[in-house]
Amino acid sequence: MKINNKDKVLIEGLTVLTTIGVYEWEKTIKQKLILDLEMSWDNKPAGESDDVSLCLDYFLVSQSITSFIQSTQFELIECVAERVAQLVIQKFSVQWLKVKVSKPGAIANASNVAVVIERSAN
Ligand SMILES: Nc1nc2c(c(=O)[nH]1)N=C([C@H](O)[C@@H](O)CO)CN2
Repeated sequence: MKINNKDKVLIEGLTVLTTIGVYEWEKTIKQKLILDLEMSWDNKPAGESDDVSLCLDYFLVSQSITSFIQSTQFELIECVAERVAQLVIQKFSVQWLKVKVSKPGAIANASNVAVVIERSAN
C-alpha cells in the first residue's frame, strides 16, 4: 500500500493566553502566544471515506494544546514549542511536526519574536 508521506494538517494562528517569561514581572500576568503547526498525516483515508475518525482532528488537537498551555507556567517560548510537540506526537500519533511559537508582545519595537522547531516520533 502506498503511503502519502507529503500530506499535512495545519493549524495557523492559534492564540493562547498564558503565564510566560523569564522575568519576575512576567510571572504575574498573562501574555499572548500564537502557534502555527504543520503536522504530517495521511489525509487519503479520511478524504476517500469522509469519516472524521480517520482524520487528524484539528479541533481536538487545538483544544488539547490550548488547555495544556493555559494551565501551565513557562519561562521560554522554546519550552512551549518542545512540550507542545511532545503532546501532539504522543496523544495524536503524529509522526512529524513543525511548531512555531510567537510572542508578539515581547519586544516593543519588533512586530514579533518566535521560535520554530521540527520534531519526529522516535
Ligand atoms: N530565545 C528566547 N529569548 C528570550 C525569551 C524566550 O522565551 N526565548 N524570553 C525572554 C523574556 O521572557 C522576554 O519575552 C521579555 O520581553 C527574553 N528572551
